Amino acid sequence: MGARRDATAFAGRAAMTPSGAPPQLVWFKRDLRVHDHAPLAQAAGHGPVLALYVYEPSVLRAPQSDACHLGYVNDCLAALRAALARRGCPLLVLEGECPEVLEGLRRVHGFRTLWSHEETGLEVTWARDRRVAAWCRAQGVAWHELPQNGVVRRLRQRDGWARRWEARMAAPQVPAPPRIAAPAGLGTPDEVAARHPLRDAASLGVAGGPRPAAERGGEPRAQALLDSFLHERGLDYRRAMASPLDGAQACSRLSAALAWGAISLRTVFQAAEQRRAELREAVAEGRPVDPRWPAALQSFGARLRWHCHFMQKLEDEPRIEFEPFSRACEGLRDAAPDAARLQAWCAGHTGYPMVDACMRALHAGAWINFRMRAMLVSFAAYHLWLDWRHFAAWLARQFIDFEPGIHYSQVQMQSGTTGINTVRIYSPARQALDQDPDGVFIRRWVPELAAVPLAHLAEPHTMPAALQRHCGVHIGRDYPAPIVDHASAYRAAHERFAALRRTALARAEAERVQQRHGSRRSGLPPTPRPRRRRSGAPDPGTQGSLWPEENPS
Ligand SMILES: Cc1cc2nc3c(=O)[nH]c(=O)nc-3n(C[C@H](O)[C@H](O)[C@H](O)COP(=O)(O)OP(=O)(O)OC[C@H]3O[C@@H](n4cnc5c(N)ncnc54)[C@H](O)[C@@H]3O)c2cc1C
Repeated sequence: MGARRDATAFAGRAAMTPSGAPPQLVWFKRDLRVHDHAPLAQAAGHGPVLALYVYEPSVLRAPQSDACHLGYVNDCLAALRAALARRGCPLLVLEGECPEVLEGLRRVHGFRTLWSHEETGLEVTWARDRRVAAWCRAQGVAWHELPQNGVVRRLRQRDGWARRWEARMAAPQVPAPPRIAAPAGLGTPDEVAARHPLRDAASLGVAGGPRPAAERGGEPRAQALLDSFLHERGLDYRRAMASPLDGAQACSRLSAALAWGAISLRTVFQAAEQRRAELREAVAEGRPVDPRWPAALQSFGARLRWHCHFMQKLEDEPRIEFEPFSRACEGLRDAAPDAARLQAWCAGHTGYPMVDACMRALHAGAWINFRMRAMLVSFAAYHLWLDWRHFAAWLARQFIDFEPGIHYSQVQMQSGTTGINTVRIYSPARQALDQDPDGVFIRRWVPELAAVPLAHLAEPHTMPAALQRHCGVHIGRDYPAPIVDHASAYRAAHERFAALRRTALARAEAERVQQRHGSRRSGLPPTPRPRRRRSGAPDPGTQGSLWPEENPS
């Protein structure tokens, strides 16, 4: 499975036609907005627009799909429908597989031009795109697929990638068309909405139950999140981002909006740059500026670069959905999962309160901060020695912001299978002490431990029997004993990786992976070690050891 190529390359070219000619079909996928949406703007400039979203069974029933994703998408579709309707254009929402849905529309509406964004998705959507491209070729439909972020299709090598990213982010945003003509005979936006209502998970056969605490979607909501982050919530971003409690407020919470395209990365980047410029101006004029703001915005900007940097890996090497980056890591862990361990981890019953609290918080809200995601995966991969393929799809379902390129890259990075990153094994007890020093988070999500004294909350199994009796929490009865011993699991994992690193295949693979995916930063060694803090935990700014804080080229 090589790099993705331009699925549209052979799709044929229909003549650009003035308004009144066959409609231009705009296929919305993970780009559910009207602002900074180049395919929509281009299409609207060429003629009446047939705006389409498709509920695709093969995608919705993929093992990574969850009702929380659909709920978010439906919020976005409702907002998109309203925004298009204000401009005079209905949104068709159909169910079926592409290209069959497209063929049905072509027969009725005779469109000859298809507009969409490029998608860096799972194999299921990439295979679908190949089928659509073949159909376009056969029907003489011109498919214009435009980039929607900093991911570069058909990238030959990583040198210069950062410059391209900067150029794309600096390009002017595409204004939403003020009016969008619709094909004659389609009906009013309200009539079309009544004919094609949004569908819920049960009716579409999508797995997963309701998550009342999950983020709500839609373009206006995304814009509001951006504003509140840049002007209020983000002040303490650098300090708070590692905490599951404070991070929920101080992080931007824009990941779902970016993943489903309710806002463009360029809009976010330019708003952050604008805010940075305002702060610089204030400083220059001698007005008071809290020094935490510039630092926060600098770290935020780095993460926007990481967003595409990680997606680019899946774009370049789609096999990482199924195989380790480093082929030397194949067979490192058992082919069949230890079902009891996997089940305990998924359910939040490992006997490690910080792991269990994070997992249960994730079940409820479909979001948790980066550090805790990394700890969860580290625990599954190192302590429980589970192969990432046994839990990556399940974990994708838990994240409302599931973005395939980031997810698979991160899951592998935190499992040690990239072959180039430092093996980083988080101590759940240390994370509890550092990130939840008052035990508020653990007590909230693991209520069976509410009566455990703070001194023992991170490791309740260390309570003497008399104390267990006194507080009424019996380890092994009311809360599980630790599923594995941290110290010995930690040692065993390090030894296995040290042995692996000494093999010729591991060294050759490290070289190959570095060439293909590593950051480029002249003067730096290929795998800079993360800065360590006193606590032994990596600095929040260096989570991607290959991707230095402010320059993930
Ligand atoms: C195992 C694992 C799986 C992950 N899966 C996803 C995923 O499916 N989708 C996703 O968007 N993020 C994922 N992340 C990265 C990160 O945890 C989330 O982007 C972040 O927690 C989202 O919260 P936020 O929007 O408040 O982030 P902020 O800290 O406000 O960051 C702003 C934006 O930068 C991007 N970003 C931040 N951190 C990272 C990172 N480490 N790598 C790449 N981009 C980043 C995101 O788009 C994010 O919305 C994963 C991390 C791990 C360890």
